[in-house]
Amino acid sequence: MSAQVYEKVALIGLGLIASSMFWGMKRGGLAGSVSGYARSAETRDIAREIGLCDTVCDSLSEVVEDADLVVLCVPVGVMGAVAAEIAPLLKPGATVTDVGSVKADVIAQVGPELPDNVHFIPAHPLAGTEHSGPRSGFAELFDNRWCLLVPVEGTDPDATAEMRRFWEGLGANVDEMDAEHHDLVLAVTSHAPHLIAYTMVGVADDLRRVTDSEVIKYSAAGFRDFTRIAASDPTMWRDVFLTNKDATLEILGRFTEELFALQRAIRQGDGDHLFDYFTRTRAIRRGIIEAGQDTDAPDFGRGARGK
Ligand SMILES: NC(=O)C1=CN([C@@H]2O[C@H](COP(=O)(O)OP(=O)(O)OC[C@H]3O[C@@H](n4cnc5c(N)ncnc54)[C@H](O)[C@@H]3O)[C@@H](O)[C@H]2O)C=CC1
Ligand SMILES: O=C(O)C(=O)Cc1ccc(O)cc1
Repeated sequence: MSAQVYEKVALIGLGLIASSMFWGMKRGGLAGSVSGYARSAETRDIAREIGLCDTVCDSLSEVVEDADLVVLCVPVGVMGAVAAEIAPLLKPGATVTDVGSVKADVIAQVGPELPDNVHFIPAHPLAGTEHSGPRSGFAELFDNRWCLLVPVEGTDPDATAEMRRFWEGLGANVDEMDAEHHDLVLAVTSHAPHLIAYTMVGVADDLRRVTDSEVIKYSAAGFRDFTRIAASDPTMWRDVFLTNKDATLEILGRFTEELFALQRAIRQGDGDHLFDYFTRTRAIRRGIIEAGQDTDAPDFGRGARGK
């Protein structure tokens, strides 16, 4: 039985996610052919040089021509503008999806631009790295990671089922969620943590008493993790915060309250408060490990799910 899910796939924006999807599609034989478009000539040249996409196109009209699946892999702030450009060029019956880190705002941007005769199935693979650009992708990125589908009301179930098979073919575990809930969950698990990492690295940089070399030389694991996250693409993350504003502010408000409570406990020497808090948070980490949901932990994830 063929693993092919779509005859022709078009990738728009050839960065980390698009390039990982391409290599993953090749690995799994999920597409008959894959065409790709990038805005800058430099990115298109790199794509041609490294064999990223079967055809690298110089225009949006060329890339979406006859495509059965069109994947928007651009920063969330420009999804609507790209959708508006491709709308008149789409093949009737095609599926359009995106991989944006924010869903409600992207749906509000893209949905109204698309014609009624295409399926729009927003998606978000919960997998990435701090690297970006066409050279950063790899076929295994989505293996055993979640991909959340956020189908809007009235979406054709067959088109959603196809999309699910596609992401499963890329190695992901697929779930469905509504957009508002997705944005709140991601504000807690990804967006606020990124902002905290950016802030912590900024604080270290501002501390003139700690020279750059000391920060690098004596970096403990916690701070190293922050610096990795804080090296993520500025355009992408600017757009995430501007488009998931309400949920992120809600979580940051709660974070600030908790931080103040911990700050007070330290000032007052309230060891019980600190101990109880850290005991509670340790239990959460252990719960994640026991549920087999930490795919980075040694001997977990893959084995636990039998993959
Ligand atoms: N990096 C990550 O860890 C993850 C990113 N995402 C989402 O995936 C999407 C793509 O992210 P990455 O691949 O990491 O970014 P990237 O920075 O590696 O690639 C984005 C590409 O889009 C291009 N682009 C920007 N504006 C454009 C426009 N107006 N028209 C055409 N192309 C344009 C850029 O030149 C770049 O080639 C974003 O929406 C992001 O929120 C989702 C999951 C993980
Ligand atoms: O590199 C990391 O730690 C990440 O958190 C990757 C990531 C970034 C953005 C997403 O929307 C999903 C995953």
